Order: sequence, then structure tokens, then C-alpha cells
Amino acid sequence: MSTVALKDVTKIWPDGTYAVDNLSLEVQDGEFMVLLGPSGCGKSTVLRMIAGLEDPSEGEILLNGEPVLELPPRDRSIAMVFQDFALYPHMTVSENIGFPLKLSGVEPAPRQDRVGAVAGALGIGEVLGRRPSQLSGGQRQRVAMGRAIVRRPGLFLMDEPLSNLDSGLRAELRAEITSMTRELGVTTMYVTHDQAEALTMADRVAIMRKGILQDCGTPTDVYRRPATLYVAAFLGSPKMNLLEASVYVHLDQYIALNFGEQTLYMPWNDPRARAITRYHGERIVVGIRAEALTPVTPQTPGHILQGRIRYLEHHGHESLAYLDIGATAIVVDEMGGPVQDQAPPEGALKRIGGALQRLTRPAAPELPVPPRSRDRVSLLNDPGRHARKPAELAVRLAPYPQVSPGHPLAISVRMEAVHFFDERGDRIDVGWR
Ligand SMILES: Nc1ncnc2c1ncn2[C@@H]1O[C@H](COP(=O)(O)OP(=O)(O)OP(=O)(O)O)[C@@H](O)[C@H]1O
Repeated sequence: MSTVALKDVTKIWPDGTYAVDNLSLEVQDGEFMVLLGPSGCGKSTVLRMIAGLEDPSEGEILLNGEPVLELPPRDRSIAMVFQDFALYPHMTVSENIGFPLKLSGVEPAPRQDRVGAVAGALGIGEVLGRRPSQLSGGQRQRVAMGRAIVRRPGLFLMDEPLSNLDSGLRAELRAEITSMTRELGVTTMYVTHDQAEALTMADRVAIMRKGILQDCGTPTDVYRRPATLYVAAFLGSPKMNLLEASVYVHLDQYIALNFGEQTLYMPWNDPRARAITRYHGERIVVGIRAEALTPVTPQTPGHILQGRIRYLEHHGHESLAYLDIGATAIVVDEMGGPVQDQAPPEGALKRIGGALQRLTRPAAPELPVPPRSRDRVSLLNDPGRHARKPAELAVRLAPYPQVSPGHPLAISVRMEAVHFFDERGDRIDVGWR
């Protein structure tokens, strides 16, 4: 039995960098929790604090309900596997896996039994007598996992364990890791920047950006109802269409979402209508995934956008059309660098609250400093703070469709699958999850 709880955990490096900012997260017994986010967002630092390799600057970490910050790493019943694992080159696979048991004084016979069982579960029972140099990359990673798991830890921490492997092997090991950890019932925290890995492996996914937790839920939750604009932009391929819209409320009738040249009308009986009423006369971000869009004949009634194909991408099993619809797209910064509290250098490019800004003056007081606890500032109302560009609406088409760039295309929008975000990037919706 092993549970993990992080309470208001912050890690500030000596240079002032916030690697992790006020993180609270609970992992249930036997759960497979994936920490997902771009490079530098603080994922590894979270694992290292749980393992006891780093101390938090603030906050509390509990294992099985007990505070562990005073406990040295070896007493935490944790096993960790990294991207760059090191096996002992002069030892056989069997000796490598059994080494932690030997260190803790387990007799050779039971040791051999446990090594055999773990190697069998990992599909490396046939190579127990080989040395690491005689193994493939995938086999070596399995040995590293075997060595970590053989002590039957309460908690398994994995930091991008598959990132050095080729894509075929990654997919294969993905399935093996999840079935192994579920079979053993061991609580697992798994770090990756690969959304496919996160969505296929996790019971729940925690998505981080610049040290701040953005969302946490099942893969279906975070994909279908992302809590923030950032999560909406980060998950999914093709990327979610994020369009700037002006809101006009016609009480008891409908809400008009104006994209510049075109308007969608949300009926008044839509459960989200009341929440959007607050934004009358303001701009919001409307998020539409490609799967919520269907090409239709031009005169089809309903929620229709008229567009013109700008370019096509053929992916074999489908084609993607990118349409000019006369709208403006919001570009969300995906960089995962931590929040810097220092004044940036003159003329530097600094990303603030999801936006890219060229700073012409060095004066820190004039900078729009994001609120410390919430890395969000207005995305829409200050032209200096966000990137916008003409929208290219991504739409799925059949493979090799009979259309070409320049072709007009009418698109039906499934309104119930549309997402709404406010100027700070928070989801607009009531009781949404
Ligand atoms: N020992 C350290 N001293 C100072 N800064 C550090 C230290 N370790 C990490 N950082 C910084 O803290 C931030 C978070 O790093 P961390 O390794 O946790 O990110 P990550 O999300 O795991 O990234 P990656 O996927 O690239 O490993 C980064 O900006 C990193 O440069």
C-alpha cells in the first residue's frame, strides 16, 4: 500500500528559479499517475523531491499519510528509473537484477526465484546469463526496470524511461510497463513530455507548465474538458483550433460568437450559455477540435462556418485541410521554462502568461509581471501580450480528397464539443467536471 500527497510544494533554486510552484497533488494506492509537460516545466524536480534527492523550499510531502521530509531516500521504499540508466557492465542480467537483493542480504535461492519472476514479467527470462553489452536498448531498459522493481518498492518513480528508445520499441514497452505495474499493484509516478505516452498509459495525468499544475484528471477528462487554454493547446493532434471571438448576448434568445467575418450562434438553452453571458461585449477564446468539424454541402442548415482551403496535408489514413475562415487564432506559448522573477535583459524576448513579447526597455516595474500563484495574464486585451495570427482551421477529410488549395468548403460545427476560455486562459463553464 502506498499513497503520495504533495501539499503546496514549491522548489526555488538558489538563482531564484521556481522549478515547482505551489503544487498540490494526491496519488492513490496502485494508481499510475503521469506527470506531463514540456522540457523544463519541473516534472523531474517533483520526482526527485518525492524520492528525497531534493528538498522542497516550501510545502509538505506525505507517503502513506506520513510526512517524509526528514526521512533519507533509502528509507522511503521508493524505486526510481531514469532515462539514462546505468547497468553494471561486468555483471550478467541476473546479477544486475538481483544486486539490490544481494545488498539487503537475501539468500541466493530466494533471490534467484525473485529475479526469475521479475525477468519473466518483463520478457527477459531468456537473456539472464548475458551481460549488458550483449543486449538491445529495449532489453537493457527492461533490466533497469527489473532491478528497480525487484525489491518490491511501495512506489515506483520513472523519469522518461523510454525516451532513448526508437518509436516502435517505445510503444511496445509502454504496454508492458503499464501491465507490469498494474499486475504488481505498485503505485507509479511516470514523467514524460510525450502526450501519446501520457494518454495511453495513465490512470490520471497531471499537466504542468512552468512549475505550475494546470490540470489533473483521467486522460479522457483532460482531453475532452481541458481546464485551461494551455492544456487545450498542448493535448491533441492536430492541435485544437483556438479562435478569438467577440461575445454578444441576446437575452433569452441566443449568444452570438463573432469571429470577424463569421458568427456562430449558441442557443439560449445550451447549458453553458449563462456562464458565457458574463462576457457580453468582450473577447474570449473558442476552442474547436478537428473532430468537432464536419465538411458539409454549402446550404446545410445549422452551425456552419464557410472557409477556403489554404493547404492540405496527406497523412495516409486521412487528410487535414487548413481553412481560411477570416478569423484570428490565438497562439499559446508551449515553452515550459520556469517563471523568472528577475528583470529580463534589454531587447530580450520574454514569454509572459502564454505570450511572446519583445521587450524594448529594461525597466522591470513597467513589465506586466504575472501573478505569482497563477501564471496567467490577459491573453486578449493587451496586444503586446499574446501572439495572434490569421486562423487556419484544421479540418479532417478523407484520404486524398477531391479538393485542392483555394477550394471553398462549408464546415458544420458540433457546438456541444466546443470549448470556451476566458482572457486569462481559464475554462468558461459551470460544473464542468
Ligand atoms: N540543480 C538545479 N539548479 C538550478 N536549476 C535547476 C536545477 N535542476 C533543474 N533546474 C531548473 O529547474 C527547472 C525544472 O527542471 P526539471 O528538470 O524539473 O524539468 P523537467 O520538466 O523534468 O524537464 P526535462 O523534461 O527537460 O527533464 C528547469 O528550468 C531547470 O533548468
